[in-house]
Amino acid sequence: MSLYYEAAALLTNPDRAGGSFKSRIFGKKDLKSNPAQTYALIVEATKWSAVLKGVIERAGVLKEERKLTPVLALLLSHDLLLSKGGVAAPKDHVLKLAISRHKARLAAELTKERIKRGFGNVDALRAHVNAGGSKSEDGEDGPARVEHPRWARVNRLKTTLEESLGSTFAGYKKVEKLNGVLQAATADQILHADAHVPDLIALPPRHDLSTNPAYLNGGIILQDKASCFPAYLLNIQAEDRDVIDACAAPGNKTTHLASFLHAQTPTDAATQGSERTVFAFERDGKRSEIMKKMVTLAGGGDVVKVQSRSDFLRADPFDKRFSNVTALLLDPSCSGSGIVGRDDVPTLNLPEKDAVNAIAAPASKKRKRKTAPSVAADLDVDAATGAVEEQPNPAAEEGEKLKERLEALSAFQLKLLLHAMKFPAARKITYSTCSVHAEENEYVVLRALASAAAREAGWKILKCGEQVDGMKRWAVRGDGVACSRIMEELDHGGGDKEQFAEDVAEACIRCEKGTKEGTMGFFVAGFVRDVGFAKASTAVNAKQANGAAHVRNVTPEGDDGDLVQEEEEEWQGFSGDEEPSAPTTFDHGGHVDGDGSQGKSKRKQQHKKHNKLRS
Ligand SMILES: C[S@@+](CC[C@H](N)C(=O)[O-])C[C@H]1O[C@@H](n2cnc3c(N)ncnc32)[C@H](O)[C@@H]1O
Repeated sequence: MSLYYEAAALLTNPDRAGGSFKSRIFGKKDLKSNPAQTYALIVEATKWSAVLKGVIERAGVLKEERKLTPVLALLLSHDLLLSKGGVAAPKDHVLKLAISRHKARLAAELTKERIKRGFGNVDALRAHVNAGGSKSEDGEDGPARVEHPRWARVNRLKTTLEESLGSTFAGYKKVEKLNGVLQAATADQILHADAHVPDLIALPPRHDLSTNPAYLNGGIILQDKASCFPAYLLNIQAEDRDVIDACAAPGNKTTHLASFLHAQTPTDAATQGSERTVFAFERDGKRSEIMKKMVTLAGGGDVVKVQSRSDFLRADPFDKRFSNVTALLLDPSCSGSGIVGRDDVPTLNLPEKDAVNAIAAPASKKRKRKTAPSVAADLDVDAATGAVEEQPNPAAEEGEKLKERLEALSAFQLKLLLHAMKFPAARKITYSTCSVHAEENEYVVLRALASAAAREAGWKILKCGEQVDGMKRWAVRGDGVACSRIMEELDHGGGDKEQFAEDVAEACIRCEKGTKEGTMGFFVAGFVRDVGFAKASTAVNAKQANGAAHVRNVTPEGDDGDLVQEEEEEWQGFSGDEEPSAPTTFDHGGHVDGDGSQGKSKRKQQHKKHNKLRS
C-alpha cells in the first residue's frame, strides 16, 4: 500500500527544496498514490498529531508493533480513528492488520484525551483542531499556531509616523501590547506601535492594506519586523557617508537604509552639501528591475543607485566610487528556513516508542510530566522529523542533503561577508539571514571574525551593549551552544575561547518564528571597526590598488550556481501569502507555520545550555 509508505517518506524526509509542501507533492513525478489524497492525509494527520501522539503512546502501539515507525503509526491511527473511510488498505494488508489490532485501546485513549481537553464529542474536538488549536499534553492551553501580525513600516522618505497616524490610520485604535492586535479580527482597525523599531506598526493578522492609498503610493511598506532589524542595527548617523546594500532586491532594506540617510544631515565636511548614496547591488536581472520600481515608488530614487545585474563579489572595493562607503548591509541568499508561511504543514508531533504505557502502568502526576512530551522538549528534537539528536535515526541521515546545502550556503555567505570587510572606508557592517540554521548565522559570523583578513583589518563584533537602543533591548540573542561548537575548530588569535563564544552569542540577534513576538525566523549581527583602522586600511589599500592581493578569501573559490535554486525559493518566500500585485511590494509576512512551537522548545533548550555555559 503505497499511500501510507509514501506519505511517511514525505513526512520523514525534510527535503525542503522545490516550494511549498503541496507543490512538492503535486510535482513529485514518481508518486504512485493520488497526490490530493496523499497531501490531505499528511496535513490532517499532522494537524491531529498533538492529540494522537499521546493516544498512540498510551495505547502502547509502537511497543508491540515493531514494524510500525512513529510516522506510520500516526498516519494509520489517524485514518483508523478519524477518517470516514478508515484505513485505505485491503483488510488483510500488513499495515491495516497492525493498526487494527489496537483499535479498541486507541479509541479508548482518544476518548480520554478528548474528555481531558474538555470537549463533549469528537466533532467539537475536530473543530478545535481544525481551527489550529491543540492543548498541550498535560492539558494546559497552548495554541499550536500563533497568529502573525501584519507589519507595516512607515516610510520616512515619504511621510512620518505622526502624519500616518493622523491620516492613513486616523480611525485606528492604538493598543499598548502586540497581543491586542494578534487577538483582533482581520478587519479590526487596531494598531500597535512597535517597541523596538521606530516607525513600525503592527496590524491585525492578514489586515488588508492592498487598496490603501498610503500603500499604493509607497508611504507605507509591508515589511516583517525582523526584516527591519539590519538597517536599524546599522545605526546610520550624521557622520556616515555612502552605504552599500550588497544583496538588495527586492529592496525593502534598501529603502529602509535610504530613509535613515534621508533623516540625517551629514556632519562630515566632505559630505556636506553632497548627496549620500545607497549602492544597491543585485545580480539577478529580473529582480533588479523589480527593485528599481520599488525604490522609485518608495521615493528613494535620489538616494539609491541600483547596481542592476551586478555581482557584489565582483565589485572592486578600491573603486573610487566606493571610497566613501562607510557602512554595508549584507543580507545574502539563504535557506529561507525562517520565512513564515514557507511550509503549509503544521508541526508534526510524533509518538515515541518507549513512552510510558499509561494503561499498563498508570502514571502518577509527577511521572506523567516525565513522559514523552517533556522528554522531547528537553532533547534537541528536529522540528520536521522528530529525530532526537542522541539517537541514530534514519531520518537524521536523510538530513545529509540539507547539511550539504547549508555548507554550500554558509561558504557563499562567508565569502560575501569577507568581501564586505574589504571596503577601505567601511566602519560598520550588518550581516543577516532569514534562516534559523546556525550554519548560516553564528558559524558565518565566527568564521569571519576568526579569519586573518578580518583580524588584520580590525573588524570586531558589535557588542550587545554598543547596539542601537531597540536592538540592545531585544531579548533573543544568538545561539550560545552553536557558538561554542564552532569555536572549537577556530582560532581567534588567543584569549578565552569560551568567553569569546559567549560574547559573540550575546551580540548576535535572533528572531524566532511562531512566537508571541510575531516575527519570522531571522538572524542579524553587526561588525564594527575603529575609524583609525578604516583610515589605515584606506591608506594601505590605496598603495595596493590596481589589482594587488588585498584581503584573501578564506573560503574556497567555487561555483555557486547550485545556490540559484535556493534564491528562487527564497525569493518566492518573500511574497508569502501577499503576492504583490500593484504596487510590487514584498513582505516576509503571512501565516505562521507550525514550526514555531518546536522551535521555541529548541531555543529554550539552547538558552538553557547557553546559560549553563555562562554559569
Ligand atoms: C535575501 S535576498 C535580499 C532581500 C533584500 N535585502 C530585502 O530585504 O528586500 C538576496 C538577494 O541577493 C541576490 N544576490 C545573491 N548573491 C548576490 C551577489 N553575489 N551579488 C548581488 N546580489 C546577489 C539574490 O539574487 C537575491 O535577490
